Amino acid sequence: MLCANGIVAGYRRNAPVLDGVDVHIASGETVGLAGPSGCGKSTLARVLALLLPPWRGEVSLDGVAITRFRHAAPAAMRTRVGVVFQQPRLAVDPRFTLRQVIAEPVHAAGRNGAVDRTVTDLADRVGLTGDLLNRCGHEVSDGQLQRACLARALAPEPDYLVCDEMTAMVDASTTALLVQVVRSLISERGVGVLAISHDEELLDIWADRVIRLDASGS
Ligand SMILES: Nc1ncnc2c1ncn2[C@@H]1O[C@H](COP(=O)(O)OP(=O)(O)OP(=O)(O)O)[C@@H](O)[C@H]1O
Repeated sequence: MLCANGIVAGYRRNAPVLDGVDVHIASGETVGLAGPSGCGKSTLARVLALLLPPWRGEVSLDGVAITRFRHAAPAAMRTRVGVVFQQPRLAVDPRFTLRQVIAEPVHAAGRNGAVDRTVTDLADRVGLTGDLLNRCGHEVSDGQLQRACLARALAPEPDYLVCDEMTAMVDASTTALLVQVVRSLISERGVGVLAISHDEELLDIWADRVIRLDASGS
């Protein structure tokens, strides 16, 4: 279970964006997160992905508090929560080939012997075929780059995945493919998912249940 309990977080002193937020995601469950623009959905994604330490409250994984480690949480814990952001162009170096983008966490995990096969398997899973893997980020479409970002997030085999407006910049067919890839992980490995979107129709289809933040971040 990935749990956020009583999260208070923000960017400016005395102006919390999140003010006492609780979210619980079980293995194999997809929780949708909706709410008006600016209510703090992406902020909660950053807290859950250990990118932003909360001012108060705790994130725990299977009962083990992981926020107390701050940025120094052991890699084995950090890599259990994968994240895909809204804007793939802000998430990758445009000079990297898609192969390099996907391979980076495989190298980081020290699995150098299996890089080629792992990258090919992940690329197949998200529908990126040979030629595309050798193109740089600036030579592919937003949808193709987002597929690479999802493949990269899956490379460490996370137990939980935070999809922060993952489909906001892509067309309907890529949306369907990305959601299908995430769903297949749930049935194969029981991954738990937080699906953040302003598209409530999509969340109704995608998520098992939907929670809503209000404008005051609670
Ligand atoms: N890095 C930052 N520094 C300062 N303020 C920030 C930062 N990121 C977000 N904010 C502010 O925090 C508030 C919540 O932003 P956040 O991106 O979490 O909302 P959101 O619900 O994801 O919005 P949207 O649906 O528009 O993406 C906003 O007022 C935003 O301006």
